[in-house]
Amino acid sequence: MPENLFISSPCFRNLFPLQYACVGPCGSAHAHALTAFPAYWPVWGDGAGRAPNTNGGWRISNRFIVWEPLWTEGAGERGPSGFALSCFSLLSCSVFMTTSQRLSQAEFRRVPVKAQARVRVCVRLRPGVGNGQGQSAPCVRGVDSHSLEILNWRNEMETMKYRFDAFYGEKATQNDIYVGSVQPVLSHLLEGQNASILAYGPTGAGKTHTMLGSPDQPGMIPRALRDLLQMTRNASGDEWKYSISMSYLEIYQEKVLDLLQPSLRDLPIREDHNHHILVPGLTQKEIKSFSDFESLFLPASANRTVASTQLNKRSSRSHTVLLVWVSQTQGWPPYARRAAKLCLIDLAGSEDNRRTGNRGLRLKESGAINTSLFVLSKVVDALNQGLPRVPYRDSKLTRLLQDSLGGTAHSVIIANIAPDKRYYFDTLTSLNFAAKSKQVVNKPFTQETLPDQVTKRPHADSSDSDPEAKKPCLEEERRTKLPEKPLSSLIPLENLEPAVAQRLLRLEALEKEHARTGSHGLPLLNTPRKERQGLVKQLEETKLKLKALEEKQLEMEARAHSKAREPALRVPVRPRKKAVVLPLQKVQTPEKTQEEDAVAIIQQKKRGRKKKVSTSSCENETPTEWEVALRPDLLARGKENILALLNTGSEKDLTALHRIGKKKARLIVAWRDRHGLFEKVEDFKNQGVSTKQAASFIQANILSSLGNIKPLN
Ligand SMILES: Nc1ncnc2c1ncn2[C@@H]1O[C@H](COP(=O)(O)OP(=O)(O)OP(=O)(O)O)[C@@H](O)[C@H]1O
Repeated sequence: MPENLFISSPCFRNLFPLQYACVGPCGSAHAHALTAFPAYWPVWGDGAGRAPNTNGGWRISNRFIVWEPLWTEGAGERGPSGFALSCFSLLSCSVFMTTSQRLSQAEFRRVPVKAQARVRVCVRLRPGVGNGQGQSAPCVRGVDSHSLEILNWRNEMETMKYRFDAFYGEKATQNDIYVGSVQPVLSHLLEGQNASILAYGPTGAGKTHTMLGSPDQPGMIPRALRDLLQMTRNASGDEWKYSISMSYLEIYQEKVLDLLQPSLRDLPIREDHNHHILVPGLTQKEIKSFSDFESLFLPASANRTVASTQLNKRSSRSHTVLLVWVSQTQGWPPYARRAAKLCLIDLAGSEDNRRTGNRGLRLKESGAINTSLFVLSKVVDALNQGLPRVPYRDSKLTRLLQDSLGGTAHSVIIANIAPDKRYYFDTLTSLNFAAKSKQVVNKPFTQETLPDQVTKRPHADSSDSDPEAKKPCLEEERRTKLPEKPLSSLIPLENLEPAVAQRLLRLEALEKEHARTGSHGLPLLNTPRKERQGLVKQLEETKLKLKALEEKQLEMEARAHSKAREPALRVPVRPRKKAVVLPLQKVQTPEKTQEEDAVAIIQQKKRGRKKKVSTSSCENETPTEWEVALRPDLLARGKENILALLNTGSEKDLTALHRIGKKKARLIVAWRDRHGLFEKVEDFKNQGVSTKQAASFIQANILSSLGNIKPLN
């Protein structure tokens, strides 16, 4: 019978989201759901959501078709009927996955196939603590080395069964867990591949005990370090030289603190253009021996933030992460370098504050812990559902774990649970998290660089290829398609190019300065990549628009400039018409107005060309070559006016005429007194001037004598 059938009751569906109802049973090769199944469903279904099989039924949800068998305690495991099994065998060629997962698989075929490594999940049940008095009855018990069962809270006559990669019961020792689940992944570090060991579970369930342990029961961390040092020592030879270094940090209330150097608080988490997650400024120390490790690790562990709660006397108030770097350098050309990272993570436990009795600071810490664990759960959901956005950035913890879940590491989750009934719902939540984490698939590869910093294509890891792994990580795939550079997580500053490290630190300082001055400018580095790209694009567009506007402005200015110069050269200025108000009697006279007179045309014959000129320009010209052509009536009237002035004007009036100065005016008056009045204007030549001069005099005064024109000087 399928080994994973575990759902005991229909009530179970109320405890689990639909899509996880089959996570446990379907996480392995027994993937039973059929995406194409709806077409066939009416044949087997009874219309009420159950197959014609009393032991279980196919259930259809929005996304999945799930085989949901019944299984009750005491009744033994009952698998589906022969009918259902035959249906299953007919349909088992389909793989349990969502449409998007199918699509991603199709895309995946277009790129070189890389090995996948499903996240390994094991569960450790700690022994009941206390002397038995006041100790509540256990609600969970192991079934075999892979399975456990927990009471159904709705019906205590039923239990729910979970199956994992490994189950360690109350009697399991630290060594059992280490040898069974942790040690196997260490060998990947020597191949240049990342690994992560993560302890998860409710507060007081034994995470710290598992990871750190005690002097007489050392946990996973000291055991892993001891072995790793030994392994690198053994492997070091002519071909590869190994070195190990470590960093140790905690995430306390969404702040990254350096446990090796406690003065460094609130370190930033960054991602470089190769998607490496960095913690600039994090201390990294080389360790050559286990005593080196102890001398660093033990005092640093004392820096962890712990406090007493009602559920745990020494409760971790932070997530702690020990980073161990395994670097290797090739002993001969091309002198390749490999860098692998081991993350050993002791998460803070989820806390139900009705039971922890937390107040004040403890409550605040608890809020931060629960929030980050909730984001962790969302990350796993997003990975399982193949969502385009995995919310790694929603908490510092998930940002750091980006590599461990859906990333490039060989990951092991140790879910710690407690047997006590008072932990029941915490245990259930942890088991659900563990069950859904089983579906997450990572894509480990060897990170190798050549001395010229050219990163080689990652090598597929065939040794760990998992035939059961069904779901490639979408985000990871996208990355592997683009650059040839591998993913990694935390890279300490020391390992970076000095220029890059300096730049990061400068940006960091700049951002801090922004925060200090309360500037509302855009955050430089915390902006998510997509938004940042959008902003950069917007900025580029704005720059282009600005440039276009500037060019237009310059063009318009140039045009305006040339226009300002043009009129003097080309466009003749037309004299503005003056509004002239004449006295009534003048209007009544038949004389033409000044305006009419001003339209007199003076033709200048010069080099055979005719030109219209204004009267004023005529005045200033030498009249020698001029021929004045006026309407005869105007000419006659002009002459009359000049004659009248010559005969009646005083000396002063005469000087108003052109070419008549004081001396000439005096002569005219004297001539008049002596000879009487001028008979015609041409008699002006009697004043001792030549005929030409007399004509010139007339010509000069004829226009001004018409109407109310003042003579021009
Ligand atoms: N397998 C075990 N065997 C014996 N004692 C254990 C075991 N697991 C846990 N304990 C004990 O249970 C208590 C709580 O364990 P621990 O501090 O490791 O819990 P935790 O999950 O880390 O809690 P928190 O999240 O609050 O830090 C400790 O006293 C520890 O010694």
